Amino acid sequence: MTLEAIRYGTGSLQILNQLLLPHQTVYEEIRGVQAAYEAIKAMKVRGAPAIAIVGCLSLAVELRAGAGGDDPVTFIRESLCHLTSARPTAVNMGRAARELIEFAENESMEKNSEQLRESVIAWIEEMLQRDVNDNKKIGNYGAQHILSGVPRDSVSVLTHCNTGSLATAGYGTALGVVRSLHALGRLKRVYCTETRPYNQGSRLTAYEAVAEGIPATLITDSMAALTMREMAISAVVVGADRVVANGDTANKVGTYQLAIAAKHHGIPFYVAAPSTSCDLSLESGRDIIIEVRPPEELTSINGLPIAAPDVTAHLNLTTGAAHM
Ligand SMILES: CSC[C@@H](O)[C@@H](O)C(=O)COP(=O)(O)O
Repeated sequence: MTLEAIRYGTGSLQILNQLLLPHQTVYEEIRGVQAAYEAIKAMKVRGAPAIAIVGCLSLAVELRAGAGGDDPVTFIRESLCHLTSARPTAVNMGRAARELIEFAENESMEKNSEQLRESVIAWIEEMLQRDVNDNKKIGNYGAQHILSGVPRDSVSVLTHCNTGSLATAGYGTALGVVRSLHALGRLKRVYCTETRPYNQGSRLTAYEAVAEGIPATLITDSMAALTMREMAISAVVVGADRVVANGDTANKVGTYQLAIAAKHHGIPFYVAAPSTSCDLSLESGRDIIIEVRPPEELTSINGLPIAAPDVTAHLNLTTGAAHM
């Protein structure tokens, strides 16, 4: 069974509300750009590739209904800029926005508004299929590469956050590598960190693993270094929100300490990401905007307080510049 985070048919878009997983499976209708912006901001849909795909598909839904009238390029530009501001670190949305705006501007030189809408919709619809194909290749290359260091044995790997079907159009990036290892019969076990504070590991990665019969063990974030030392981990594989020109990578908070612990234990550390997560316009990770979320997301779970009232809390949701 493959989990579907995004359901799209001509003129209609639904997302699986990931805040309710794993206890409830609820698909929500996304009728346009503002609904997608709100769903992305609230993290009902998350994961850098899925954010970009849902954002762009919400635009396709509105264009299909004739949005933008006689000036679709202005509508497209404004919508994409708004969507890009919802989650600033993950670059896939910003990158898709830049490419799509340029495409629409070029198309507008030769096509009328209706034709332009059609070609922009077709561009967006291709994103879905491209993402699944890219992920399968990442999974395959990643698995082959890890196995090249261990010719016969099964391997155990450690991963962080959720980078699977739920974070992409399907299959996943880092979790795609895990899936491929499992499909080859060479995965002994994947260790998934719970990934505080949103628990994408315990709620989402564990859910995907259980649904597909992938041998998985959930660990707390604080157990990662010990697990590396004790459990014969062959590789740590994570996803990326943004990879810049010098290789610095921003990803879910906690990734930085995993990279340091992996280095300490001599374990290869891999970032599995599509080219849509690369941002060569920035030279160093120090230039990446790091997403800071409201402290309440740290001091409470589902509205239930779990910290001393009035304590000062700070929540970076992505790791800062880390050369990994
Ligand atoms: C294929 S998902 C890549 C990254 O976006 C992923 O590693 C990640 O950290 C997701 O974080 P999230 O905050 O849940 O959007």
